[in-house]
Amino acid sequence: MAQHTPSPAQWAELEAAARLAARHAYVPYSRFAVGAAILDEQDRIHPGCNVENASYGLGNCAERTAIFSARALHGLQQVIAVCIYTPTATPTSPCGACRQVLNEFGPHLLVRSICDGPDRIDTTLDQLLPHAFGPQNLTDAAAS
Ligand SMILES: O=c1ccn([C@H]2C[C@H](O)[C@@H](CO)O2)c(=O)[nH]1
Ligand SMILES: [Zn+2]
Repeated sequence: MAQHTPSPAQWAELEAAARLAARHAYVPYSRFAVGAAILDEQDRIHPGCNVENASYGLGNCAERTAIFSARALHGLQQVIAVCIYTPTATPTSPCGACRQVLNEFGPHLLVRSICDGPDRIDTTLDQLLPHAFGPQNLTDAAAS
C-alpha cells in the first residue's frame, strides 16, 4: 500500500490535536503533560495523552494511549503520521516502548515532535527504530 504524506493542513490539525490532548493528561506524579495525535490511512485523527498511576510503573505514554484508544474505539489499521507535544523548551522523541507500539501499525510512519519553543523534530520511525522487530518476524518463523 502506498504511504501517503500528510498535507500541511493535516500537519497543522495533528499539531493542534496533540496540544489539546495534553490538557487531558493525568500526571499527578510527573507533572509532565504529554499529548499525541495520530493520522490514519483514512485521514482520521486520533488523540492520546499520558495517564499515570500511583503504582508508578503502570503509567501509559500519550503515544500508546492514542494507538490503543484508536484501535479500541475506531478499529485503527494503519498509522501515517504521529505528532507528539511535550511541555518543554525543545522537542522530545517518543520513548522506546512507544516506538515499538507505533511500529505495529505503521512501520514507515512520519514522526513530528513539537513543544513550547520554536523548534521541532521531523523524522521517521525507520530512523527512530532501525531493524525493528515486527509482525513479519513472527510470520517468518520456521515451521517446526
Ligand atoms: O514521549 C513521551 C515521553 C514521556 N511521556 C510521559 C510518561 C510519563 O507519564 C511522563 C514522564 O516521563 O511523560 C509520554 O507520554 N510520552
Ligand atoms: Zn512512550
